[in-house]
Amino acid sequence: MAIAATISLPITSPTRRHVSLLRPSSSSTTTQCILATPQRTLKYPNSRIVASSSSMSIDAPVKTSTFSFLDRKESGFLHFAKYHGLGNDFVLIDNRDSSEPKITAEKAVQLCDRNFGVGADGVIFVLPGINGTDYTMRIFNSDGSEPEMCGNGVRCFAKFVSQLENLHGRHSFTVHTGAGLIVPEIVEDGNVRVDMGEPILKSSDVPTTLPANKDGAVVKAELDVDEVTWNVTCVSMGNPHCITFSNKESQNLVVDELKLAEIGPKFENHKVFPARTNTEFVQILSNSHLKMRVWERGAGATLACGTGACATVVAAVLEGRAGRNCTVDLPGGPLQIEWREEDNHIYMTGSADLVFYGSLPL
Ligand SMILES: N[C@@H](CCC[C@H](N)C(=O)O)C(=O)O
Repeated sequence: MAIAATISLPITSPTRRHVSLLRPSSSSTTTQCILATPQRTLKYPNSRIVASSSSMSIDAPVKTSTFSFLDRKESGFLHFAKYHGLGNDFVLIDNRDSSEPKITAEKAVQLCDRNFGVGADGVIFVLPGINGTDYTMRIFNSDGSEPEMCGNGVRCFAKFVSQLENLHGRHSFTVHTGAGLIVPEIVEDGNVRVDMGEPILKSSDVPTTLPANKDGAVVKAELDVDEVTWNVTCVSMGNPHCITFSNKESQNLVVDELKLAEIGPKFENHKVFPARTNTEFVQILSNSHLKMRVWERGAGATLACGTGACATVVAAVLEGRAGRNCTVDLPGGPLQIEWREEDNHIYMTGSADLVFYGSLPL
């Protein structure tokens, strides 16, 4: 069976850049890719390069527009776009014609594989809206589990929908998610500002079995992981987060020094988190500036986590470590987070960028 993938990169000039590769796979099937990138300088920017194990040739310029790519409907193929929000990357699938995701969780795991697939932290589906919303968002983590929400993902979702629907200028829409109603808005500079709703603090709803305070929240509770006692605050943004700023050895973590790959899984799978957890390790830089590294449930160390940044600011406020308006620096870049007192909602603002379009046989 032939394996074919077509990937094309949008750029701002009217002529699109493409590199096309034809090479036999290990089972002597064919893989075809069309690749281009707005960041990379290609040697032959307007040419089509065809390469195989035995030959490489350069064709005439290819003029596929982004819209014609998104309009592709050939059956038997999965057309997708890859986006990232601060390096937290996703395969986006136009699923507006059906309420059932076009691919299974198992297929999503294959797509997310960085060596044998497209490579991503998750796969996101744009489904028809329910409960009066414009759209529904569902997501599979790279391990195939399905989380309730994804903050960077919903910014990518908003940019993808804008392209699919050919929307321009400032606009917003309503999105049904496992965490309830989420409202992303594309603002003037192209960033996406998202009304992420209210944080959930009640311990049984996070969920965690850690001891709660008189308000039912877990704030600065002690948790033993890897023979160290950590102080943790637990917040759900629809999905569970465990946030730590300190442990018995350090009152303000130096996050670059942490061995994330060693301790991350121990938090994720700790028995006090019945639904597993995302974990944010946070360093306070000032009252309005935080630095965070994340170990994500179902995805491991990622370059950014939007729900995690929101949960972090809530935790910082609850612990009296920062104000309600913060810049959160993640390995992939900054997010602006506001936990607004008036409506108790959290507002997240950040970028979301297209990487390339692609097609795969189903
Ligand atoms: N990276 C995401 C969160 C994705 C879901 C998470 N791994 C979970 O299982 O809860 C974000 O930006 O919020």
